[in-house]
Amino acid sequence: MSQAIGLPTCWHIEKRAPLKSDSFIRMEESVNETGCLSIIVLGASGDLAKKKTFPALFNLYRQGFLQSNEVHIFGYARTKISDDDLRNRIRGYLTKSADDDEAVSEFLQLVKYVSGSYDTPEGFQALDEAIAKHEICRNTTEGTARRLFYLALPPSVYPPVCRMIKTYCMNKSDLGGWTRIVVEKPFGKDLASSEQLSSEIGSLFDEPQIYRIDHYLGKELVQNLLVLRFANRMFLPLWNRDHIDNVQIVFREDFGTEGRGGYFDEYGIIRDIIQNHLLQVLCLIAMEKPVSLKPEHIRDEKVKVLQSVVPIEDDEVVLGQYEGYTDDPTVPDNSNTPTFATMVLRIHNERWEGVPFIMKAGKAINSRKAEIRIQFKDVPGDIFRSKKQGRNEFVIRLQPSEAMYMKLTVKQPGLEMQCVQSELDLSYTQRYQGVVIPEAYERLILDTIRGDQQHFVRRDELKVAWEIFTPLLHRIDNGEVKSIPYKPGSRGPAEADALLERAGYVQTHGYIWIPPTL
Ligand SMILES: NC(=O)C1=CN([C@@H]2O[C@H](COP(=O)(O)OP(=O)(O)OC[C@H]3O[C@@H](n4cnc5c(N)ncnc54)[C@H](OP(=O)(O)O)[C@@H]3O)[C@@H](O)[C@H]2O)C=CC1
Ligand SMILES: O=C1O[C@H](COP(=O)(O)O)[C@@H](O)[C@H](O)[C@H]1O
Repeated sequence: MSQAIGLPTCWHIEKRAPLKSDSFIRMEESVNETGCLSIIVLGASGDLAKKKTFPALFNLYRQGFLQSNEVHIFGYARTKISDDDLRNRIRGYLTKSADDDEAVSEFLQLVKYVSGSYDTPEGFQALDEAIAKHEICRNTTEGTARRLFYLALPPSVYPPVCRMIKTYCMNKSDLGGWTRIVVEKPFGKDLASSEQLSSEIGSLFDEPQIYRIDHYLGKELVQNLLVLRFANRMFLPLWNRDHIDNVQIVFREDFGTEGRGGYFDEYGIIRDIIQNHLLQVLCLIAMEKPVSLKPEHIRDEKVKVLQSVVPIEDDEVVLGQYEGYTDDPTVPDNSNTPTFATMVLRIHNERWEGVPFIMKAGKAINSRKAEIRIQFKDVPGDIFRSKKQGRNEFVIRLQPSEAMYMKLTVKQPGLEMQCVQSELDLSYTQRYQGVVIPEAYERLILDTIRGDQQHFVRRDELKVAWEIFTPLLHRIDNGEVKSIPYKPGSRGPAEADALLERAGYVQTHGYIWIPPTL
C-alpha cells in the first residue's frame, strides 16, 4: 500500500559513517581524529564507570570508532585492584550478546588499571608513565597524542584531580594532539561551589578543553526535541500558554542507590537528576528558536529561558526518602537526603506565563521510565462533553521504548456517535525496525573525541541552573524542608499527586497507552 502512494516501504536510516561528524554542524576546522588516543576513566571502580562509561567505550570500539591500533583505556581510582580485577568487574556490563565475546576480549585487552589517590602526585605520575609508554609503543610523534580524561567521580574531588592532571598528565606538547577533560553533573553542590569549581578548573583548562557532560543531552528523543519543535509547522501555534495547560518532566527508577552512598547521599535527587537532566529537557521544551544550529546559538537560548524561571516556592515542593535508604552501609543512619522530589517550576515570559512545569524524579519507585507529558487545555464550547474523555496530551517517552504519542478523542468506530480516547503513535522499535539507537554516552564520548561541544553544558548555563535551585537546596540542607518516607516500589509520597492536582494536571482515568507490539 505504502508503495502505491510513493511512501517508503521501510524506513532506511543511514548507518553512522565512521569518524564523520553526524551533527548538523560541520566542524569548522578539521579535527585530529587519528593517531594515538588515551582515554583515562577516573573513578573506574564506580557505578557510572561500570554501567555507562566502559559500555559506551566498548560500543564505540565495536562500531569501529575506536581503533585497537590507536586507543588505550586506563582506569584510575583509589581501590587497589589489578588490571584483570577491573576487566572482570566491567565485563558483565559491556554487552548482553554472546556474539560479542571475541570483541569483548579484544576490548578488555586495551584496558589497564592504575591505582592512586586523587590528591597526591604518586598515582598521577604512575598514570602518566603508563600513558606515555602506550604512546611510545604506538610510535606516536611527540606531542601529537590525544589524551581524554573522563572524571566518573563525585564533583567534590574534581579540583585536586584537575590540578594533578594539569601538573603530571598533560599531552606533552601541542603539535596537533590535545588534552581534554570530561566532568560529570551535577558539577558542584550549589551556586557558590559550582562557581568555585568553574574558576578552579577554568584556571587549569581552556573552555574548549572542558566538556561538562549531561548524558540526557545525548539521548535520542532529547536530541529529537529541537527537530520536533522547529522543523514542524504544526507545533508552532500550539506551543505556548494559550493551548498548553501544564508540562510534566518525569524521571522514575525502580531501584535504589545501592552502594552509591559515597556520592548520592552528599547530593540527593535534586542535584542528581532535576538540576541537570530534567532542567536540560525543560530548556529544550521551553526555549525560543535559536538563530541557527550553531552550539553557541542553541546554548544562548537555553540560558535565556533559564533566566526567566522564577524562584521555587516551598509549597510547590514535595520531597521523599524511600524506606530502607539508610540501611545502605554507605549512607549515614540519620540522613535526610531526598530520593524523591516533585516540584513546580514557573517561567515568567510571554510564551509560558501561568504554565506549571512539573519536575518529578524518584528512586525505588514503581517503574523505570523518563518522559515528557504535555497536557493541553480543555476544549472550549465542548459539544461532545469530551472533557470526561480526558485532555489532549503529547507524550514523549525518553526511555524505555522510545516513543512519541498524542492522546486525542475520536469517534468510537461503529454505528453510535460515541467518543473514545485513542492516540497517534510513533514507537521507534516499530517504526525504525532494525535501527540501533545509540546510547547517550556513546554519542557524547564520540563528540568529545571529535571536539564537538554542542551537546555539552556551557559555564553560564550551569550558573543559571544553580541560581534556580540553590535557595531551595540550602533550605533542604538546613532541615527546613523534610523528606516524607515512602515505600519502595510505590508511586512515592501521596502528597506529590496532590501537588500535581493543585498545579492543574488532570488525570485521564481508564485510558492507558500500550506500546504497539511488532
Ligand atoms: N551512576 C550513574 O548511573 C551516573 C552517575 N553520574 C555521575 O557520575 C559521578 C560518579 O557517580 P557514581 O559512579 O555513581 O558514584 P560512585 O559512588 O560509584 O563513585 C565513583 C567512584 O568515585 C570514588 N568515590 C566515591 N565517593 C568518593 C568520595 N567521597 N571521595 C573520593 N572518591 C570517591 C570511588 O572510587 P575509589 O574509592 O575506588 O577511589 C567510586 O568508585 C557523579 O557525579 C554522578 O552524578 C552521571 C550519570 C549516571
Ligand atoms: O545521572 C544519573 O543518571 C542515572 C540515570 O541515567 P539513565 O540514562 O539510566 O536514565 C541515575 O541512575 C543516576 O543516579 C544519576 O547520577
